[in-house]
Amino acid sequence: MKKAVEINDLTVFYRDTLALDNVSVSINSGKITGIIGPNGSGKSTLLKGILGIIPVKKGTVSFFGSSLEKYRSKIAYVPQRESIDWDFPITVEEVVAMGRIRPKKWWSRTTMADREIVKETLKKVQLSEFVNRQIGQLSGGQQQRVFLARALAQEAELIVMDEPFVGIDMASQESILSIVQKLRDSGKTVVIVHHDLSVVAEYFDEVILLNKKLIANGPISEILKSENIEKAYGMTLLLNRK
Ligand SMILES: Nc1ncnc2c1ncn2[C@@H]1O[C@H](COP(=O)(O)OP(=O)(O)OP(=O)(O)O)[C@@H](O)[C@H]1O
Repeated sequence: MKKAVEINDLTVFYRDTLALDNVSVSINSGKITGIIGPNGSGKSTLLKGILGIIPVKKGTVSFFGSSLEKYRSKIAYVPQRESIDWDFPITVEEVVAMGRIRPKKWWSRTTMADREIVKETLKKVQLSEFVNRQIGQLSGGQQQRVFLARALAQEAELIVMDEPFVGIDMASQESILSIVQKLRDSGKTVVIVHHDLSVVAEYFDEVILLNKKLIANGPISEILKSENIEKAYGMTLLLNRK
């Protein structure tokens, strides 16, 4: 199977804290892959490390056999909602239009075709009526859909989402999951950090189970077994019981 991302020996420290310990794993293309593990197990760090958002101590990452620099324009990253400044004076339409900016053609204006794509994309995520709304004036689910729309407008091949379902309503969760499945069915690769194992089991194809180290990875049916879950979550579950 074609590899979308190949990660070798990735090690990340925050000062003296080891957050990821020699993680080597690959992500298959055309699948929805979940990254799961207990709190503080390095899930967000894995995403930020592979996307060059934080420095890594050691390791290499390639995207469809290319470097991050060469592949960057085909990657869309939807960060955790809490890391976005929702007071920033920018509208829904402007955020989505950012997906049409080509890094090497920053001097060019958006074309009629770009504007049409933005309009179509907003329709797909059911936000057409909010085009001129400042992004802070939306519900959590709508905010998440704005950033998913930006990824769609970008026509990204690899979509990476960090906890997209935190603090959003069920209807938005369903709508995002359905868009994500359509993306997968059209051949795109989707990677999602998520903590609800029942959603992962129902909607995702493959999983990476982390606890600073790689615990297991592969198809959902093989990996979501009690011994793996215990290995990753065991201590946490015991501690939580106290
Ligand atoms: N900016 C930072 N500075 C220092 N330590 C950090 C920083 N970000 C994360 N850490 C630490 O690194 C470890 C991994 O954090 P990370 O956020 O990647 O875990 P996570 O699995 O995404 O957790 P959660 O489910 O709680 O979001 C944790 O011990 C965390 O406290």
